[in-house]
Amino acid sequence: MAGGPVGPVDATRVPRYGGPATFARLPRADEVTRFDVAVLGVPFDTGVSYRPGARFGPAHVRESSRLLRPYNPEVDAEPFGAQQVVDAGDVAANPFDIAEALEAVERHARDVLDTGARLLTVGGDHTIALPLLRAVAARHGPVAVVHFDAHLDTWDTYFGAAYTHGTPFRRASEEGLLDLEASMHLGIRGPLYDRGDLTDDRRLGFTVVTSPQIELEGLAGAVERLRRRVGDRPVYVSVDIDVLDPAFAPGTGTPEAGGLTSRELLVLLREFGGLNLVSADIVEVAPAYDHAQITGIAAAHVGYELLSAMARRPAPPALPGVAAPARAPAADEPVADVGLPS
Ligand SMILES: N=C(N)NCCCC(=O)O
Ligand SMILES: [Zn+2]
Ligand SMILES: [Zn+2]
Repeated sequence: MAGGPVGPVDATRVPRYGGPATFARLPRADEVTRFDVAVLGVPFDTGVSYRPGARFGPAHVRESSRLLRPYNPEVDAEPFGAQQVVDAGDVAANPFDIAEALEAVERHARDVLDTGARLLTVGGDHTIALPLLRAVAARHGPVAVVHFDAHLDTWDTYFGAAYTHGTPFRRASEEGLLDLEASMHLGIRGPLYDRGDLTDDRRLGFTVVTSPQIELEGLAGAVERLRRRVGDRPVYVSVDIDVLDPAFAPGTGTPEAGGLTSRELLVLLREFGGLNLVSADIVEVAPAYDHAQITGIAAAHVGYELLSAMARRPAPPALPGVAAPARAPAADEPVADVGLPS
């Protein structure tokens, strides 16, 4: 782009509490000619098993991201200067039809990935990880999934329903979207339904680093396990904000005591600058239970670290034979409130 990437509105000239709340006050997708990373909202929570409200997550995380600054000293990165990041608006996901909503998410994700850009998706409940992984695997093949969560999310069904926020990674494994040698959960804790949940989870391709393990072995131990498990394979990161302790993320639908601090999570995410990160999501922010934007701000910083990681290393190319031409959304397709550039 001539003159380099268009960054956030300059907070030294325009007060940061004014103007539209795009993520980090970045330009919208239709305000630039090309982009490297799209922040895409998915206001959808029809897949939840307990407290609803994650449909308001994208707007809350955007509003909570106004204070982010251009330079990340922890990793010496300029997440908005080294690459063009845009806010691509929200997917119009049908709240009454989960299958249709998941199709819409996959379609929008493919539209972004087909341009060669990476995705940082902001949910929405965890159900949306499935269509996102379908889109990512269509481009990169089966990927290592590094999943930060209190919950395994590899359960089978809820009330007979297969597509819920507790089941996306079982479906993804069944559909062949995961690298079974390289996927893992971090931050898992709390009561399960049955011992078999853990054996199922292993069979589906995951290893587990629990929250108490991170406390006992320290972050260095978790980092070591992460590096060993993932290596240089294409990796997709899914962050359920409930991986944080409710003290650090009260605004979520299925909170569990004994979680990570936001400091611990941010340290772990800084590792991905050295890994082969293909795309990422942040899910389960439910603002109705938030206070003082605690959860929203944590999620905004999670996004900032993931964008910083992307800035440090370019996106891997599509698998040979996979690169599809960019497709314009059909004229009658309900699209994000700000469109992708044509
Ligand atoms: N993905 C999240 N946040 N929670 C899943 C919990 C499913 C359950 O109610 O057992
Ligand atoms: Zn969870
Ligand atoms: Zn989850």
